[in-house]
Amino acid sequence: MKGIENLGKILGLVIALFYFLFFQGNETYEYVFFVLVLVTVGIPHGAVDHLLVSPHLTKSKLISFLLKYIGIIAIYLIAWFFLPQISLIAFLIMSAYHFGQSHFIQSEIQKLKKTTYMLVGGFYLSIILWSDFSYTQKLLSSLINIENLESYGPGLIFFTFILSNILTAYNQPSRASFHILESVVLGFVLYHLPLLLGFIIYFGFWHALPSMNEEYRSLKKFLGENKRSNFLKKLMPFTALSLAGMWILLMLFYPSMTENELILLFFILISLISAPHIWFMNRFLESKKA
Ligand SMILES: CC1=C(/C=C/C(C)=C/C=C/C(C)=C/C=O)C(C)(C)CCC1
Repeated sequence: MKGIENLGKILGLVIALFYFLFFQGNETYEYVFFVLVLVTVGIPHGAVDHLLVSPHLTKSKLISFLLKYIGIIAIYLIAWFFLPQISLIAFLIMSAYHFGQSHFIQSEIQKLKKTTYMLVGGFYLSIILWSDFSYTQKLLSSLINIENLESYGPGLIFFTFILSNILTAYNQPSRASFHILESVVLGFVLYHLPLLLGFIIYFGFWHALPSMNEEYRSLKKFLGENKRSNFLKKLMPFTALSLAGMWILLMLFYPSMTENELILLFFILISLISAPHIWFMNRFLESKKA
């Protein structure tokens, strides 16, 4: 099913191309694709974490999984309340690692694995956040003032670009030119897109879809006859639960918050469900390679 990943990446580039050609500055275009990609691949890719622990979960194992999952969410929620800035930094570090990891789902990194993940994910994340810095700054303004970080962007992007490519080339010499080309082309596209569209294209098609594809590959033998439709059915419950939960919370705060505050709240909610997901996904991906 490598085909679906490539198809997703082409679709991501086509969405970007249409934006550049016909929809520059059109917020409706940005929001429509943000929601579409989030609902179809973004959220679902984290909805079978319980099955990655074990495809045939007993009731007691499911309960213990849920307790751990909810426990991590609860601790992180408390952290957001009392240490919001540290929680934000932790979110960005976890995300860089997690995003970088998904570039190497089907290949192995031998040397400086975690550093490579961090640098690859850090490169794409810094392009996304710094290329539309004034909007990133606005979204974060109720939490932290990042005004004086703007000038660090080009250096950070350059540093992570060079080092991530050196490390990937060192680990995978035969794929070096592919990684360099990908980081130049995708980096260029993300740099010219507005924040939310750049984020969702990268998140959906370079992270969520490849991760979901890997989940499908590893669960395939337990999915009976109609593998694809059974897999989709398995994605449904936790996808619906997460979307409904986020929707209710956003609606609850809607009357008292500005648009930017609601978007930030949305990302904080994403961070809460991402923290346990990143933990379980890391265990799943790394144990598969061991
Ligand atoms: C785009 C964006 C942000 C970062 C979002 C990140 C880092 C999301 C990570 C999601 C993950 C890791 C999902 C897991 O599967 C900020 C800085 C919060 C606010 C400005 C807009």
